[in-house]
Amino acid sequence: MPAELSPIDKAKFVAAKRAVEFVETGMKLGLGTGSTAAWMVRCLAERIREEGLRVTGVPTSSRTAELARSLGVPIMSLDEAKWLDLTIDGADEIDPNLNLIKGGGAALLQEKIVATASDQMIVIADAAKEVGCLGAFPLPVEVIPFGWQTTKALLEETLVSMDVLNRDCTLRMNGDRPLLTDEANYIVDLHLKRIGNPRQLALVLNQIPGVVENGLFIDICDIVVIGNGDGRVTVRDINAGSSSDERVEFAASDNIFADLGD
Ligand SMILES: O=C[C@H](O)[C@H](O)[C@H](O)COP(=O)(O)O
Repeated sequence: MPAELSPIDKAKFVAAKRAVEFVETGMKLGLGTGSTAAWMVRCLAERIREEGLRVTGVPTSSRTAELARSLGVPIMSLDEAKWLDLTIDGADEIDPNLNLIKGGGAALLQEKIVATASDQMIVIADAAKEVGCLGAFPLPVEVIPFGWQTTKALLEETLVSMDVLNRDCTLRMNGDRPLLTDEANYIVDLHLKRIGNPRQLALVLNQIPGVVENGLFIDICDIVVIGNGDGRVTVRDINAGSSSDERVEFAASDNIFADLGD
């Protein structure tokens, strides 16, 4: 492990390394998106190289597809795979019921489709992502570009009708243009601060014409692996009702850092 890795990257690395231990040969895997999921792809590539693990991945974004290809992780489309054994992905917030906010990297739509098409979803994260209540992280909502201002106004009206106190909604930008998702849609971020009833909000948001999907993942995540910069990880399984504290070695071959450059 290079000395220059920050504590946060070490935390993401150990969470990813532990989660990849759940992978068995022959599995079809959903490959998440984001900086934590990128560590998972690197750890997976290392097991493929070192142990001859045989797996096929379904990437949840063009970025993850590119990384997987560059590291020699075999990939296929979801339509080819049809159903997956396991998805491993990051998250922006995780509550005590393992409900999530996702989409900080604008990949929530493919991520939700892939995770929902999996027998199991494991979320990997550093400890800062654990919260008592979702909502401090702005909730991403993917909307189609046609009539997006009307959709945004409807979103705001809906939040008023739900008595949500903070309902500031902003279009996510990429420089001076709206950010485009892999599906060529826009993202509206809802700055809610606190989401009292995430289940209800997730259902209501998806009823609004123009909304494609929202970043609330309710009852989708089965296991969370939380990493810390000193190598400690906590594995929490919501179905088994279990939680275990473990330690993961930082050791990895130098190959694992190949795509990071110098
Ligand atoms: O759209 C992006 C995804 O939902 C990411 O998994 C999420 O934003 C977490 O990303 P990171 O691991 O970079 O914090």
